[in-house]
Amino acid sequence: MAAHTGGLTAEAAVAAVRVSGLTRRFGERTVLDGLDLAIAPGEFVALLGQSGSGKSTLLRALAGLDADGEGEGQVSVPARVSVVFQDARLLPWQRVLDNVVLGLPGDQAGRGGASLGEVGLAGRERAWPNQLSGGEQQRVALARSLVREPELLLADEPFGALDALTRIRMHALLRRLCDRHRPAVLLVTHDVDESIVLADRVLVLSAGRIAAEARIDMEQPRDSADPRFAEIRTRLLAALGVTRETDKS
Ligand SMILES: Nc1ncnc2c1ncn2[C@@H]1O[C@H](COP(=O)(O)OP(=O)(O)OP(=O)(O)O)[C@@H](O)[C@H]1O
Repeated sequence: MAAHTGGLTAEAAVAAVRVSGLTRRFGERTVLDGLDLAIAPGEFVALLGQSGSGKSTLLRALAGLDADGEGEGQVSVPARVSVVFQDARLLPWQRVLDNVVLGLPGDQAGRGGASLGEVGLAGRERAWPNQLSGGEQQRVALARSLVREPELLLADEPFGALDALTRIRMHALLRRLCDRHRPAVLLVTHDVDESIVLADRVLVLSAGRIAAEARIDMEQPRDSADPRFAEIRTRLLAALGVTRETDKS
């Protein structure tokens, strides 16, 4: 297994995340194959890749949640890491505010209300999770992550289960929160447009490595009708193996 180092070493100090030569195998299948990656502090990186390409495997390795696979390599992440998944994973028997501050030391728990305000849920502190919509539950999950002031936010398809309109609102919210709190971000997504809307840099995972990347030098908020957007989309789709010819078949 790779060493999972909480806290930056002097050598990795300029990067929030540094991965070198990361390999992960499940039985005969090599999913990550000598992968290298660095994410700067405050940088928002999106990760695209075909289904089964190993996106979640990489995210789990960064989160220290990968007890199953075999492999080697080095993974260095900051001390404070928060993870958001596709489902909000709230405790149904705890009220919304208690979910947000769960496990926080008493002196930090007072920040929970402000965090809920930041995600637009002021006044819902005493609600139960099942009284919230899916989008609202995901807002609580974001508040729970950000109240911990993470230096690294890992997000695995956090909007994958939401309807299109809610998703657009959540994009704006996530970007605003990240601009304010400045964690390094790794967002796993299937959605090419989502990656271009949100990220400073988009990576494409293929054959176990970062096979392509695009830096998105467009101002926020980004307009998908902008010709630069279309050009980046075409380039990323090509890196994912999707071309007009593929579409026809
Ligand atoms: N714990 C595990 N045991 C066995 N195989 C696994 C395990 N975790 C992942 N895999 C395999 O590793 C490969 C990559 O899985 P992973 O979930 O990382 O892909 P992904 O790119 O996130 O896919 P998707 O976009 O469909 O979520 C898949 O073939 C999967 O079956």
